[in-house]
Amino acid sequence: MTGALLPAGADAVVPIERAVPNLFPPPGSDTTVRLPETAAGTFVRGAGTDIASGECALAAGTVLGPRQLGLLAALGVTEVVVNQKLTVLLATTGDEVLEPGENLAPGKIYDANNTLLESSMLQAGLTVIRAGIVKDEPGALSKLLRSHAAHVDLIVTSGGVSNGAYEPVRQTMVDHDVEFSHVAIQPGGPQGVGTFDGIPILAFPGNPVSCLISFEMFLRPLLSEMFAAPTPRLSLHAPLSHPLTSPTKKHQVRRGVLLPNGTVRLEGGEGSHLLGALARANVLVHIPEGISELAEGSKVEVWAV
Ligand SMILES: Nc1nc2c(c(=O)[nH]1)N[C@H]1C(S)=C(S)[C@@H](COP(=O)(O)OP(=O)(O)OC[C@H]3O[C@@H](n4cnc5c(N)ncnc54)[C@H](O)[C@@H]3O)O[C@H]1N2
Ligand code: MOO
Repeated sequence: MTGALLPAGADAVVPIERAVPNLFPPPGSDTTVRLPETAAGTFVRGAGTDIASGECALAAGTVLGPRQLGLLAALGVTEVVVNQKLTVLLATTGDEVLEPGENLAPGKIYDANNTLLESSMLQAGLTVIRAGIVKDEPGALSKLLRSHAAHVDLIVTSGGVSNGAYEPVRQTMVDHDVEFSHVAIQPGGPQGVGTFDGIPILAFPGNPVSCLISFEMFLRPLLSEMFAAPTPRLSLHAPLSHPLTSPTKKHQVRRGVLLPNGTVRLEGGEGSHLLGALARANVLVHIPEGISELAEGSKVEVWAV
């Protein structure tokens, strides 16, 4: 019986298949059973061979995924102290942006950003308040943010941060301590960071791939660093399956597919609207600033996504 205690006097287990005869005799029958030579300890699982008494089972700061929760259950632990989830308020801007499912008219586009960011944030262990789409009207963004402000730890917006005549996020933040600048990264260059009524705010660019890369490059690593969750992306170095060029003065984060032969192939072009290629990718590919071209076979850093 797998899992039973060893009877007193026994120090090993022999599977029935190796006994002669190799079937259990009927209970109460008088049968001689011959067993092969068996080393002490064979098929015996000693108490403490996985985790010894007094050993640390899970270090503080460990993300509790299925494997860690399974261990806690196996140890009979039903309660542990955890960090409280941060609550993020998510909003996107633009008169042209519609909720998916609405009737699409010429010049309109469905909101991909709130879904990209909300699902990324949920995966990263955050609580998300999805405030929706803010129209390009003066005061609309402030009103929406203030209506939720009491319940949030962080605000993340997308769109409305570049250099157009009317950029609602940038203009709303004029009266707040928010700095807008252009980071040497593509996509994800235009960025805003600061506080709105004292609440930390990150203002990501509107192009969908840019806003996801902004989350991956700026917010996700910060959460890992500050709260140990989510776990950092697994970083590998893989040879390119083809040559590439890259803007020398910027970090490039391209989308790629890590192939079964261990090489990485870029998926789609540089454009920050290419959501089909993003959906097909299984890695982000980092081409650092200062590099303008790479030959086939050059090793690049990739992050599994
Ligand atoms: N004169 C300049 N124009 C632009 C610059 C620049 O430096 N100077 N930078 C470009 C880059 S790079 C980016 S990225 C964008 C970022 O600007 P915004 O944050 O103001 O983005 P928007 O104009 O609001 O939107 C850009 C693009 O993305 C579409 N969009 C916006 N929100 C959503 C959404 N929720 N779901 C799907 N698509 C969305 C929007 O319709 C635009 O097509 O600025 C460039 N221009
Ligand atoms: O930097 Mo924008 O974020 O490329 O598309």
